[in-house]
Amino acid sequence: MHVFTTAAALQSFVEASRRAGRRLGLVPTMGALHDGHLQLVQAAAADCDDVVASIFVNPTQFNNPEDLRLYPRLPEQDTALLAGAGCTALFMPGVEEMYPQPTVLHFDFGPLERVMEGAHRPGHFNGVATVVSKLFHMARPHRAYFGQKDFQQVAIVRQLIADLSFDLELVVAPTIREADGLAMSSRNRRLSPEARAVAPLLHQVLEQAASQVRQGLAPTQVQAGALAALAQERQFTPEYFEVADAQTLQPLAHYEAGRSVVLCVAAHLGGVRLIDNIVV
Ligand SMILES: Nc1ncnc2c1ncn2[C@@H]1O[C@H](COP(=O)(O)OP(=O)(O)OP(=O)(O)O)[C@@H](O)[C@H]1O
Ligand SMILES: CC(C)(CO)[C@@H](O)C(=O)[O-]
Ligand code: BAL
Repeated sequence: MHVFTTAAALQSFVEASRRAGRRLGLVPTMGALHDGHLQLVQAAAADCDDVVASIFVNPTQFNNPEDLRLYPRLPEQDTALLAGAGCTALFMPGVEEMYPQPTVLHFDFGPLERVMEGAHRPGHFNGVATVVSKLFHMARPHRAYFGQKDFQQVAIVRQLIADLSFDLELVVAPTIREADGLAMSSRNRRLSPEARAVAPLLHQVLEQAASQVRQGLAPTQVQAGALAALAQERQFTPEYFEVADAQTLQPLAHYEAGRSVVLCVAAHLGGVRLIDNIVV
């Protein structure tokens, strides 16, 4: 596996790969890898001739400086995991390389970003769209792999690809969970044993709410029930629980036949902010 720290080195690898007629997959990450990331790499390796994974803790998408400071960083361990999962090139740039000058780009995704993560993390999707656009330009993938765990991010990236005519296919992989249902996340490493013990409640509440949606319980009642269930565990501070249209991500007042519903949750647990979702 090649390891590149500069865009120029990555680009010459990518150009050689393309000239040889090889298909290239890109897996963008922020590192501290787990099985959720590795399934993306494995899926890319199954579909593509070359797999570029990126590890970059992107400062422009963090609205909370403490979250950025404490974000887990495990470059040696990550490098070994990627090599074992079929990655052919790892791009691990520093902040200077990705942002040689302060970025002034401004994206507006309209209603898609005015809800949930976009509403609660000001500037977050601007930073995501900026770095993802740069990675797409640098790696020029035929396919890019993202996880459903970040449901709204997938919707934003889909819109970005369409609006900027990126010539690539978006591949979305399902959320990989721990045995007790907790969605794998790099931030789980920061949970204390006490917090980790109650963390699966997030997924349990989603499952319970999903069954209420299937039974036709009104969205506002599903939302209120889920928030109350989370608040019962004193270690949890719920931030939002939304019953939304899975395409537009707008909160639903009532269900419409033939349209999927997504339930999305964000909650703080012992100083760590967790998100999860389920499509009904
Ligand atoms: N449990 C998971 N299952 C499937 N895909 C995942 C999972 N966790 C992360 N991903 C995907 O991996 C890619 C990189 O995500 P990222 O590096 O932010 O990891 P993360 O575990 O989501 O970290 P955190 O949520 O703590 O920032 C994203 O496309 C994300 O959706
Ligand atoms: C897509 C991404 C790597 C951009 O920094 C990040 O938002 C993530 O890890 O999901
Ligand atoms: N996994 C999404 C990246 C973030 O939380 O900033």
